[in-house]
Amino acid sequence: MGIIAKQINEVEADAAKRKEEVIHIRKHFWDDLKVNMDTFDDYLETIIGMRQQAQDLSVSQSTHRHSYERLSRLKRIQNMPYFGRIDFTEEGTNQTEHIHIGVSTIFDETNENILIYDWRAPISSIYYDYPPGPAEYSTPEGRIRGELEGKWQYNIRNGVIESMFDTSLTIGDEILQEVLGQGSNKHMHSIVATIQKEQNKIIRNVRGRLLIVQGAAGSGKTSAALQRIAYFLYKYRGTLKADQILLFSPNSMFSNYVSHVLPELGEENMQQETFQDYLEHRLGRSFTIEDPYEQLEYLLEATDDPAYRTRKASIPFKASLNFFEAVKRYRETLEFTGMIFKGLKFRGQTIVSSKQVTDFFYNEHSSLHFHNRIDKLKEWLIKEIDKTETREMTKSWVQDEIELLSKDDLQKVYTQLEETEEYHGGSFEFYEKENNVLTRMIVRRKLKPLRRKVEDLQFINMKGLYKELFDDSMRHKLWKEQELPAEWEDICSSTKKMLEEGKLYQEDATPYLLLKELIQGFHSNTSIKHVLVDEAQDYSVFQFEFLKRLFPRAKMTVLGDFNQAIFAHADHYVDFQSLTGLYGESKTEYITLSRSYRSTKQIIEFTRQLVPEGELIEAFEREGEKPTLTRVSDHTKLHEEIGANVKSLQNRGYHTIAIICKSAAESSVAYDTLRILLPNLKLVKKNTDEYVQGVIVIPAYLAKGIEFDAVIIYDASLKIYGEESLRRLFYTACTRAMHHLQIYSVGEPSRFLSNISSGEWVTSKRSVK
Ligand SMILES: Nc1ncnc2c1ncn2[C@@H]1O[C@H](COP(=O)(O)OP(=O)(O)OP(=O)(O)O)[C@@H](O)[C@H]1O
Repeated sequence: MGIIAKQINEVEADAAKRKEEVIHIRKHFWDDLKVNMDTFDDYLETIIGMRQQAQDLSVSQSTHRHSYERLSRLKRIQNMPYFGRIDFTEEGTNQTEHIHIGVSTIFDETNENILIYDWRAPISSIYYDYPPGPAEYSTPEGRIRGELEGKWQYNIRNGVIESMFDTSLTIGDEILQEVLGQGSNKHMHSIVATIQKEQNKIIRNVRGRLLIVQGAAGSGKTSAALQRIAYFLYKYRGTLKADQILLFSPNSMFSNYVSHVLPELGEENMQQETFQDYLEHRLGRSFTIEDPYEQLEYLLEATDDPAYRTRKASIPFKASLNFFEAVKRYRETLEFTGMIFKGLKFRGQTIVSSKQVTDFFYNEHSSLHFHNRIDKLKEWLIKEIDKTETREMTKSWVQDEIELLSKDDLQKVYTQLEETEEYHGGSFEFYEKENNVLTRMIVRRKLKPLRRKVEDLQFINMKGLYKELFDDSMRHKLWKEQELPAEWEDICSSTKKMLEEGKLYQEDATPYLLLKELIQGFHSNTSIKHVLVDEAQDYSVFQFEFLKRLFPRAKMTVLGDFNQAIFAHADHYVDFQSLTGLYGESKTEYITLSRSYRSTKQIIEFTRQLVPEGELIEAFEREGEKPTLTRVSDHTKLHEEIGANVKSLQNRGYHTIAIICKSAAESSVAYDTLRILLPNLKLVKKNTDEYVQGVIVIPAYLAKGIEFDAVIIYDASLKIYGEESLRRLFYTACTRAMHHLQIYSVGEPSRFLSNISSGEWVTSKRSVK
């Protein structure tokens, strides 16, 4: 610690000196420069001098930035310079090295020897991967083997070693216990001091093109994803920048929640985006797009009428592999017939009719590939617009418009002509030319929107083409009868109706965009090198196919949990098997995380009974109280109980308490009554940007990915959670609890609770401590 303090003093002095240097150069930039432009040589000398000064300034600025960054790194680690130590004897030597591991590398005063190794350094992997005994790690030069003699973990606070553990068998269960036992915070924290072996595999895996992680709720998927980003930034430093990494997150509150991890590790944040943002960006101008939460809310709250049943059948169907294949087949059939084009019109007159466009597309250049034919078509249409331009210039409407031109426009043209030497104002020739220029300007201006339409391929009637997918004429061409849901006809008519109204259902948005790209050519972003998709169980095959094409140069990491697949398209059993097809088996790696860290052992033993194969989920040994089910007779009692319970939880020191409801509608009703009892209560809505601490009411689907000290399930009655399809939503809600889980039920509890063995929880009729 003394060395770090000393280094801080030195770097502080150096940074101050550099800063002064920069200020000095800026202040006296012109003083030291002789500006003389008399002769060409003087001019050259002045330019060279200026360049020299600018170069000096830039060097000073970069040295200052460097010292400043070093200073912030030293200050950041000053309180906890390292958290682990390994003693390692490399094969072929008999010298045991004592390796301290921390958040960043620290050199000694000579700047030659490493005092503390960065947790991402190759040798540090031994710390996470091996118990004492033979151990090895990879370096760019190959595998290094040796003997791990011992392993320790330190608990250092404010620069003072508070405790130290010999963690020969597992990494710091004691420290992990302590970390996990702490209260939740406004933001997620880094886990580098206690990364577990299976998590380390995810963080350091660089082999495949696609890494798929299936992990139980709370198993550290998001944490592993973020430390993986930090690992990439270390391993590929020099070639990879933070803005070349993109994390797809479920919503902006989640983005905010995870935004502190990388800065805590001394790295810049990656880019974050939601899939919905992307859809809005691409289709938002043509349609009003329903967002995924609106879709879910509709399904959670709508009554069981025919429209609801149609929608419920339509959503999983439109996200299915069958539909995906059908869209691709449909695009192939368009090679030969079926394209729908819009004709071009100018001032009410047809330039090219839609039939002429269709004929050109199918009859001219028919040997070319589909996209080349589209290009040819575009060229032809542009030529037709050129011809129209020439024709229109002689028309009388143009002269009428010239009369109406503003003074500014006329002045612009006049100046333009004056600047061209061959014209001399005042001559007859000049006026003639002036009129020509004005004529062209008017016609071009008027034709500009049409040209843009052609450039943007808007002459392809995309809406019509997508609608055609749902036309009766396509039924036998695209689908085998048994593939279609019973509600197919209703699905077709409701989809067409929405499109006509300029609206896109959430389930149509990606298929629509995919069809558009299959026809018009794919947009791609080649600058992104890594894409990470969190909560991946909520993405359909369409969306993954899309991401693959959108980021052709990127490696992909996909993290999710089937048991938390809450969106309606995941109505049936979901797995990530279909993803293997994206890049092929040889380029795909698959890792499973089965141990859950978020919740106490008692909460996990309870929640894992809510889902199939839950017995595979392991609990981390952290003791707490058993979850409680309290059955109350009515809502008045419910609110009284919750009010009293929240106060008691606050008295016990819990900072984040979430009252989780099934939907936004239920949340808003609960909030309206509960806020009278709990004045500081906050309601979280889908557009809430910041993860708010304190007591909140939140719909289960928005709580996904985040966690709370205590969770109160507002009403787990059979009436609210009656349908089997809500099981995963219910599981997701319960697994948000870190230390305390309290479930209420107004009347008979949901069947989800009936299979849970009585030893795992406490039931009470209406009692709260
Ligand atoms: N190795 C670890 N050391 C310390 N804390 C950990 C570790 N792994 C996970 N955690 C903690 O467990 C909690 C859950 O982690 P995280 O949110 O990453 O899990 P998840 O798998 O993404 O969960 P979910 O699927 O439920 O959203 C977080 O508080 C995280 O800090």
